[in-house]
Amino acid sequence: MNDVSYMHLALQLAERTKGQTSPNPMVGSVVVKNGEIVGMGAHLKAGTEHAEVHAIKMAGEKAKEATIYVTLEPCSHHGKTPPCTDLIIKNGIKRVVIATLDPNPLVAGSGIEKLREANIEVEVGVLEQEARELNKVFFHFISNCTPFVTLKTATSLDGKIATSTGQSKWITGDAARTDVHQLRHEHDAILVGIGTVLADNPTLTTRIETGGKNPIRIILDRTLRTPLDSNIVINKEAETWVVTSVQAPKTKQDELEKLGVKVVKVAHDKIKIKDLLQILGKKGITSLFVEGGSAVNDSFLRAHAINELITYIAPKLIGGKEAPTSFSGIGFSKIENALPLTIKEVKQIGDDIKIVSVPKGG
Ligand SMILES: Nc1c(/N=C/[C@H](O)[C@H](O)[C@H](O)COP(=O)(O)O)[nH]c(=O)[nH]c1=O
Ligand SMILES: Nc1c(N[C@@H]2O[C@H](COP(=O)(O)O)[C@@H](O)[C@H]2O)[nH]c(=O)[nH]c1=O
Ligand SMILES: [Zn+2]
Repeated sequence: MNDVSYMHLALQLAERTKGQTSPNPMVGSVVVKNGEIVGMGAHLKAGTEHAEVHAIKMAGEKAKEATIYVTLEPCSHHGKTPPCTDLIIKNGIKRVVIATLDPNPLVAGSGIEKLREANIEVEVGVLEQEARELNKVFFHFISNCTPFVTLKTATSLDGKIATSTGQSKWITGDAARTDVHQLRHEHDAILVGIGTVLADNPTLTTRIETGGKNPIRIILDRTLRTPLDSNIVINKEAETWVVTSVQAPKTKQDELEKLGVKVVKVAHDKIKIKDLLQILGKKGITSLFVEGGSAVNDSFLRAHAINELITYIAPKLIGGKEAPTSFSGIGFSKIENALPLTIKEVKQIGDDIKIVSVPKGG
């Protein structure tokens, strides 16, 4: 085993905690002494021990003169837990191998400085790309204070999200839909427009056999048309926030709030996506899963607010001029304004295809 293989193990540990650590990053750590793994760990939940703490605790006496691998620069600040750098120094660790620096202004490079001042050998950049990709949400949130936006569409081969009569259950198969629920588990919040609430009456909870976290449900509803008896109001398995505008009738707002719905009012008659993301960032939402419908998708598209696009395509043909596609609304009138994307992954899931793409130039 070498540095890369130990860091790969640390990344795998971090990867398995997806959906658990928000607003903290996922971090994995491995302690190695004379070619033997003597400790390993991952950060499991914000406010609890960091990955290094678990790994060093497991190593015990063997941590002395050992090498520690961490997927993120060890913290050097007193957040909810004491600094990992102090623990590394106290336990006589001889060498620290780090995948990537921590962009958190509280840490950013000071962890490494502290270790080097204590005459500990520090190496940075082993599997750096993989580590940054794993924590793209944390890195985005720390530098923008707005949620990382993943927009998901599910269409037939001819790009339809429903038939011309509004039927949509189901276009994609069980395997793809299970994959979507895993994505819901991984996100702090899920957002749909009032059109989807009126058309599908969705519950927007995470249904996975092995259990999973329910994201906060966010409904864009400019004039407050959310039915009081809709699933997202009645179902209490997750919080529901309805984002509305100055157009919203006060009486309807009172009725929804009485039913436990949080009403978030923007101070305009329209909901600008950029403002919405600032508001959600301030409320601690670090990742947002936009599940449509087509009008909401178009507003995110035109606001250039999509950080990652996940498209599921079913081998079905629906046809019909009236059948809605995944992006409606205004769109771009000139082809040169079309949003260029880089395709990062194409894979088959059950009978369907899943395409992950990101806007060119980030
Ligand atoms: N119609 C399809 C989808 N439709 C997604 C809709 O936007 C809405 O989120 C669903 O109705 C979700 O409802 P609930 O939360 O499960 O109660 N999404 C998919 O991935 N495949 C499809 O075939
Ligand atoms: N999860 C994690 C780190 N997370 C870093 O520490 C910050 C959270 O600190 P706290 O509030 O004390 O948990 C977080 O924003 C990020 O900068 N650092 C590490 O050394 N190892 C870990 O496993
Ligand atoms: Zn730490």
